[in-house]
Amino acid sequence: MTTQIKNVEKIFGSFRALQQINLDINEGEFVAILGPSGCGKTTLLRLLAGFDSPTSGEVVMKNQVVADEMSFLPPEKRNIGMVFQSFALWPHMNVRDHIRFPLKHHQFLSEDLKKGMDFRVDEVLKMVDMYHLGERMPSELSGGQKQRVALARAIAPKPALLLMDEPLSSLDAELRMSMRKEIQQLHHLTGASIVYVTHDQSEALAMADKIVVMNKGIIEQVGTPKEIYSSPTSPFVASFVGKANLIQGKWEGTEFYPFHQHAIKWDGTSVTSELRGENIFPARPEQLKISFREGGLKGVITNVQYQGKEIHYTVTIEDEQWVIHQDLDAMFSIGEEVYIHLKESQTRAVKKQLHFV
Ligand SMILES: Nc1ncnc2c1ncn2[C@@H]1O[C@H](COP(=O)(O)OP(=O)(O)OP(=O)(O)O)[C@@H](O)[C@H]1O
Repeated sequence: MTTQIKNVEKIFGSFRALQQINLDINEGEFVAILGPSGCGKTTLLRLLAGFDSPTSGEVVMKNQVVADEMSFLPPEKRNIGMVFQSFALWPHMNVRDHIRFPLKHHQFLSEDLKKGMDFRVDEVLKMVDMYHLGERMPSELSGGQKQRVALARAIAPKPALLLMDEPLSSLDAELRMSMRKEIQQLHHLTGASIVYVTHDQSEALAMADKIVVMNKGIIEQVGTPKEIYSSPTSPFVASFVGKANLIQGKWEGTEFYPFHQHAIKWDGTSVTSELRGENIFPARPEQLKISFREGGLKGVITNVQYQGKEIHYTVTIEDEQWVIHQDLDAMFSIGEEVYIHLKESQTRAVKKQLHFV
């Protein structure tokens, strides 16, 4: 089922929570809505679910307008499943009954599923590895098991569109990583379209086919994880997704002079024209190198964080603070004067201008 969001706006009182949102969710696609707190992710998901209606614009599912300024189809009349951060399990129902419930009440249930409800309950319980715990009550389950039940309940009636609102954020870090894989597997097994709201860029990069980056109620960029990470088209996407240092300077074609320093020239062939237009070079922490070798931008180490396999440095350069990740082969201390270079693969050294290189 293709779902389309066309020119959608949502206004609460005088606050514009969503502006001119246009988005297609294709059949079987895993779409992550990524953005910081308050950017409008949940509001957008609620419009898709039918918990709220747009102020203007329309939501179309399978060629049917399900919401616009005039009409509105409630959640139970949309062929969707939902998974929430809070699990939202019913305390009086055991695991098996949680899965059976939507099978009894979902309006779009196929004839096959209507005839084989018990078979389907067993099938999804096995999919989420909860078959052996079918008789347990929610109070007898761990956080990860509760979220598996919530996932099983959502996929049981085979909805065409699965909406997930930060489904892993109340789990601990290790469990989050393993549940990511389980959600990916469920996506492959069910073939459902998924809209997955998260503020965690690594979750979006790891799982999604398409990432929609939102900021202050607008869509900043839509693209594959690789496009979003490697070719951000706005300073916000570069800093939010790639944690890039937004370095000011002057562009001449595809060459960049950081802080307008003519002795230092960086190759910026991979930088998008949008960022060049803003006189910015987005340098991710791993693209920069700290050394005592002159010829780079001069700075001072102002913070050091040991991370095991690498070290995260904060370097102050002309009143700006850059974050740079280095491996362990060279160590620097707070207060040391250093030089920052773009890594060799990223740059063409300007040998004739820099006699010391
Ligand atoms: N019912 C409402 N009335 C007024 N303002 C609202 C309402 N619902 C949401 N907002 C505002 O709309 C903005 C977007 O909220 P939303 O919950 O969509 O953000 P979010 O990106 O999901 O954030 P988070 O990651 O913190 O959940 C926020 O500024 C919020 O305060």
